[in-house]
Amino acid sequence: MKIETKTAHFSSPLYLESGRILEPYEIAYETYGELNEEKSNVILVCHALSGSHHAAGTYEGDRKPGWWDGLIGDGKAIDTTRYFVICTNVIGSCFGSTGPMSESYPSLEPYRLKFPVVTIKDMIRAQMHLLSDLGIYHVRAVIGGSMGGMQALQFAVDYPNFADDIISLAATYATRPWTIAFNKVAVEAIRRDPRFKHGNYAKDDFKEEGLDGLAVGRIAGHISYLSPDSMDEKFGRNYVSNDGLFELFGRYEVERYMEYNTNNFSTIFDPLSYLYIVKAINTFNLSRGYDSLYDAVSRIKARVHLVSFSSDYLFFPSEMEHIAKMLERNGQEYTYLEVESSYGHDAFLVELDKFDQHIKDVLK
Ligand SMILES: CC(=O)SCCNC(=O)CCNC(=O)[C@H](O)C(C)(C)COP(=O)(O)OP(=O)(O)OC[C@H]1O[C@@H](n2cnc3c(N)ncnc32)[C@H](O)[C@@H]1OP(=O)(O)O
Ligand SMILES: N[C@@H](CCO)C(=O)O
Repeated sequence: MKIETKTAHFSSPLYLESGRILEPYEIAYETYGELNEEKSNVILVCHALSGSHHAAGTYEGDRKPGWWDGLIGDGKAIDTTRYFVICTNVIGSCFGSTGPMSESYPSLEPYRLKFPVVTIKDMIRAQMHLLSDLGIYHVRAVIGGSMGGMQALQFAVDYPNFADDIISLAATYATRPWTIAFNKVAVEAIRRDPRFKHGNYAKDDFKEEGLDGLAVGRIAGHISYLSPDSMDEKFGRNYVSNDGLFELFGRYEVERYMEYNTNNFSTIFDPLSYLYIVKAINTFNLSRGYDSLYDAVSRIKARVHLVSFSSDYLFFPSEMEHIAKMLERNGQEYTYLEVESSYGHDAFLVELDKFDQHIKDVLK
């Protein structure tokens, strides 16, 4: 599969929920498969907090493929022999779309903390502009997990005629204080790190040695993506063989794992983008702008498919069930699947074999 990142430039204003305007702005995206003549075979894939538009295929020289490569490709659940798949990098992120370290106009200086707060609604409005630009006004499906699942639900409510099917995995109808509290660890750790310099760091300050605050904050995040059982299975109480048990900083395997993953992460992800995207997740509330959640949900015309994971401690299955109950009460078309898994929240990225057939069935 040939992969190419494209960037769309917009000189028209993006009106944000906050009342502020983003202008101009760019959206980085990738596509897989072929668009048919009627433009009726489009599937929009939405990424989560730290994801990007690179959802499938492997770049030359890369060790790993895109984050949902197991699901997207020829003959896979999101079959690129049938569908034209689009995945965009959300605004606010750091992988090519306009974000806090992008040049602001007319100064050409990075926005930094002057970047406006963006919301899930803003992220999807930007994607609608891209799709209109491509001459696509209706899609077969929108699918995403975690923050991607929030976007899918927001598409369903804000643009009722846009998609035939909405598939939302490991998400919620409104971010609960439990999740906001996990995010708070990252926010405070980043803000209080002297190398963050109130957002006035240089672009490549963290390429070699990531920001400690982001690495530490990400530990809290990473814990919330796993589960007690998956940690038992992955690490047990194993101790790193060369570390002494009675050395103060000797490590259990789980500690080494957290260090490795979060230190790596802090060299890849921009701290300001992390703050802005976490803010978008925290402010997610499907009912904002409507009379109630019930009012918001009753606008939906698409078939809605909700997938939760039994061990998700970030967005609990009961939260997806709550949406399902509203759809049921309203006589709307929906399916609800709770996948049995011990992995935790990130099962939507890892245990694809547990739900890929379901996605295939939905898209049939
Ligand atoms: C959602 C989106 O849109 S995309 C964002 C996806 N990325 C993330 O979420 C970033 C956080 N990463 C993760 O949560 C996980 O790595 C996942 C979900 C991507 C993959 O999970 P798994 O397939 O279960 O991989 P696992 O967590 O076991 O391994 C991750 C890394 O830790 C390493 N590792 C595993 N065990 C240990 C250990 N005991 N000590 C140190 N390192 C370890 C692995 O070798 C692997 O290294 P690599 O990334 O260099 O290959
Ligand atoms: N682990 C995923 C999901 C978080 O919600 C990410 O970092 O994007």
